[in-house]
Amino acid sequence: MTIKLKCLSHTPLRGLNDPAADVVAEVDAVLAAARADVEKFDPELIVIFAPDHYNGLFYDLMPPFVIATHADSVGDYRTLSGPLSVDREMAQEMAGFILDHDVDIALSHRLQVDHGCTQTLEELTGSLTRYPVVPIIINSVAPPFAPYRRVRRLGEVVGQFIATLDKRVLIVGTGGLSHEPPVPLLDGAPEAVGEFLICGRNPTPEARAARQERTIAAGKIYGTALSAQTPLNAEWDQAFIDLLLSGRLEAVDDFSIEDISEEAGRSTHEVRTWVAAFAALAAARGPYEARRDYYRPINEWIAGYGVMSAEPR
Ligand SMILES: O=C(O)/C=C/c1cccc(O)c1O
Ligand SMILES: [Fe+2]
Repeated sequence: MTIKLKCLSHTPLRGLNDPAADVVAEVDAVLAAARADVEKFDPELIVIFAPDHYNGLFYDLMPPFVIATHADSVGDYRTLSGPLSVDREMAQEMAGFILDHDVDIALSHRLQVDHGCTQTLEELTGSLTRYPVVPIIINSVAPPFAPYRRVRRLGEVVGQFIATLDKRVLIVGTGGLSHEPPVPLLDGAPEAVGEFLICGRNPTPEARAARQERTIAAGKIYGTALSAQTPLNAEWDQAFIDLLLSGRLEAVDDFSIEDISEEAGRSTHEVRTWVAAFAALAAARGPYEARRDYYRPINEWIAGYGVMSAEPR
C-alpha cells in the first residue's frame, strides 16, 4: 500500500467573489500542481474526510461521523452535481472495521453531499467520478461536536483499515482553516430557520439562490467593521499548520471547541477533517513528511486558505 495526503481549504465563493487577480492566479497554480501530483500518483482509492453544511445532514438525525456507500452531489454554488463514484463494498467494509475498533460511525446508503466534499474532489481530480472514493463526513458545522480526540481516533482507525489494503490510497481532508461564513445556529434560531436546520433537505431553487446570495454578500464585507462574523485568524492557522508539520497530533486532544469558535470562527472546526486525514496517514504508515504548499487569509472567500501535502517518511 502506498499513501499520499492532501488537505485543502474549500470555499464556494471561488469564482463568485474573487480577490485580486494575482491571488486567484496564485491559488490556481497551487491547485494545478496538486492536481498534477494526484494524476501522477494515480490513486486506486480516495478516502475523503469532509464536512456538510446543512445540505445532506440535518438535526432530524445529526451523526457525528457518517460513511457513505452511495453519495450524490447537490451541486450547490458552482459545484458539479450528480453521483460520486463511491466504492460501495469498500465503504461498507470500512464501516464494519471502524465499528469493530470501537469508534461509532453512522452508515448512509444514499447521502447527499455538498461543496464541502465535492469542490475539493473536483479540484484535485477534475471530476466526481475519476477515481473510486469513500466519503466520510465529520460533523463540523452543527454543534454539539464530538471532541477532537474522537476525530483523531476516527482517523487512526481509518488509517489502520487503509494499512490492510494493497492499493495506492489518496487521503483527503477538506475545509477550514479559520473562517466563519453566515451559517445559522440552531440555538436561538427563529422558527423558520430552526425548521430549515432540522429538516431543510432539497430546498427550492429560490431558497438555494437566496442562501448563496447571502454568502456572497457576507464575503463582500468579511473582515471589515461591517461584518458581524468572527474574522480570519492567520496566527491560529499557522499554529495549526505547524502542529500538523510537527507530527504531534495528540496535541489536538486538548483543543477546546468553544475557544476555537471564539478565536478563529465557528466554521474553523472543518479542520477536523485535516486532523482525521493526518491521523489516518500516521496510523497507516508511521512518521510522515509534511509540507505547507500554500497559505493566505482571503477575506473575499471567507477562508484562511491553506493547502498541505504529506506522505510516509
Ligand atoms: O454553507 C454555505 O452555504 C457556505 C459555506 C462556506 C462559505 C465560505 C467558506 C466555506 O468553507 C464554506 O463552507
Ligand atoms: Fe465549508
